[in-house]
This record gives sequence, structure tokens and C-alpha cells, in this order.
Amino acid sequence: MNPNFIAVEGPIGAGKTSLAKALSNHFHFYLLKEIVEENPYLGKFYENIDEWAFQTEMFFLTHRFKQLEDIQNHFLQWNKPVVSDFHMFKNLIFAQLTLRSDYYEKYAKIYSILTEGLPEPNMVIYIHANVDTLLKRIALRGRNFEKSISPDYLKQLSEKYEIFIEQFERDHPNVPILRIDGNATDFVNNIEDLHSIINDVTFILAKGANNR
Ligand SMILES: Nc1ncnc2c1ncn2[C@@H]1O[C@H](COP(=O)(O)OP(=O)(O)OP(=O)(O)O)[C@@H](O)[C@H]1O
Ligand SMILES: Nc1nc(=O)c2ncn([C@H]3C[C@H](O)[C@@H](CO)O3)c2[nH]1
Repeated sequence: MNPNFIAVEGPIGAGKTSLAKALSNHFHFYLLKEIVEENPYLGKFYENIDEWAFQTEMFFLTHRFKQLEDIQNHFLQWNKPVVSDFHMFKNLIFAQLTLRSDYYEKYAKIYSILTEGLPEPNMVIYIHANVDTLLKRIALRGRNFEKSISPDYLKQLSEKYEIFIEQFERDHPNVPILRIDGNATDFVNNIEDLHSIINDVTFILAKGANNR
């Protein structure tokens, strides 16, 4: 039986890292975190998206490729469960938003070559929240280079996430998706909200284990 591999997803500031950390602490799963500061293009990207989109998306893609290879070799292969604050598919969601169509076509080909054979999560937690909530949380976190993120960019990103998740669910009926309303659920400050999510995750993992 393959070990559990949970991916937490949602648009910028939805709470992915916060929730993935809390789940990692509770279940004692290895925490795989996405890189942010290490991306040399991200600052320039937010200043001029058209100019830097391809480099930014390629950096995220190749870096995540290495991260997934590493967790396969060091954790999953040894039956050690993992929770990550991203799913590889987010590359496609961002790329659809930021790349010109000719670049997107090239990118999608490279994505499909690179992702072949990589480990795939057996459960996805999708946090959605409205643009006001996302903007507040991005401001709360206070990364300097994210100050220029516009409400319109977040709105488009959130819409692409919604469409993508619906399609993903249709294409992967065997991967359960737990949806969390990030506007109404405060898993950072409210222990009851967090426990309620932990109960749902426990239930879904147990059900998956019975079916495997
Ligand atoms: N449900 C929530 N209730 C209250 N505060 C939250 C909630 N989710 C996240 N926050 C706060 O919002 C900020 C952003 O959260 P976090 O960094 O976990 O988001 P993220 O989805 O990982 O962001 P990014 O996409 O940029 O990596 C943090 O300060 C966090 O404490
Ligand atoms: N363009 C682009 N493509 C990605 O695949 C991607 N993944 C994350 N990010 C941005 C969002 C936060 O600012 C910050 C942390 O999530 O990095 C991305 N930006």
C-alpha cells in the first residue's frame, strides 16, 4: 500500500502553508513546503508579469519537479507519509493565467514530460476564499514583493482554480477533495476549526485505506 500523500491547494494567501504545517504536526507527516524567497524571478515578475512570466513559471516547474523527486526518493518510497502546501497542478493554473498562448503551448509540453512518473497525492485539500480575504491575508503576511498583487490578478487566479479543481475532480474520481471555506474557517487561531478539519481528513484517509 502506498503511503499517504496530501496536497493542500488554493490561491495566494488562502492558508495552504498554515494548514499544511498544522496537519504535519498533528499526523506526523513530513512537511513539503513550496519555495518562495529562492525564486530569483518572483520580485521582477510582480513588477512586470508579461516580461518575466515564462522564466518564473519554468523556475517553479523545475524546482517542484526536483522537490517531488526528492520526496519520492527520501520519504514515499520508504513508506513515510507527506503533506505538501502545493500540488504540481498549480503550475498549469498559474501558467494559464500568466503565459501568452504560444509560450503556454511550449510550457504544457514540458509540464507533461516532466510530470510523467512523479508521485501524485492521494488526497487534495482545496481552500477557497474571496478576494478581500486573500488580500487581507497577503497584507498580514507582509511579503514586500507581493504588495503589487492586484485584486484583478487574484480574482482571475481564483476563477482559474475553481475551474481547474472541478475538472480535476471529474478526471480523478479516486482522489478525494476536501473543500474548505477559508472565509468562514479560521484554522490558524481557532482550535475547534482546526480539529474539525483534522477529523474530516482522518475520516477520508481511513476510508481510502479501506479501499486500497
Ligand atoms: N483560515 C485562516 N484564518 C485566519 N488567518 C489565516 C487563515 N489562513 C491563513 N491565514 C493567515 O494568512 C496569512 C497567509 O497564510 P499562508 O501563508 O498559510 O497562505 P498560503 O496559501 O500558503 O500563501 P501562498 O500562496 O502565498 O504561499 C498568514 O498570516 C496566516 O496566518
Ligand atoms: N507565477 C507564479 N507561478 C507559480 O507556479 C507560483 N507558485 C507560487 N507563486 C507565487 C504566489 C506567491 O506570491 C508566492 C508563494 O506562493 O509565489 C507562483 N507564481
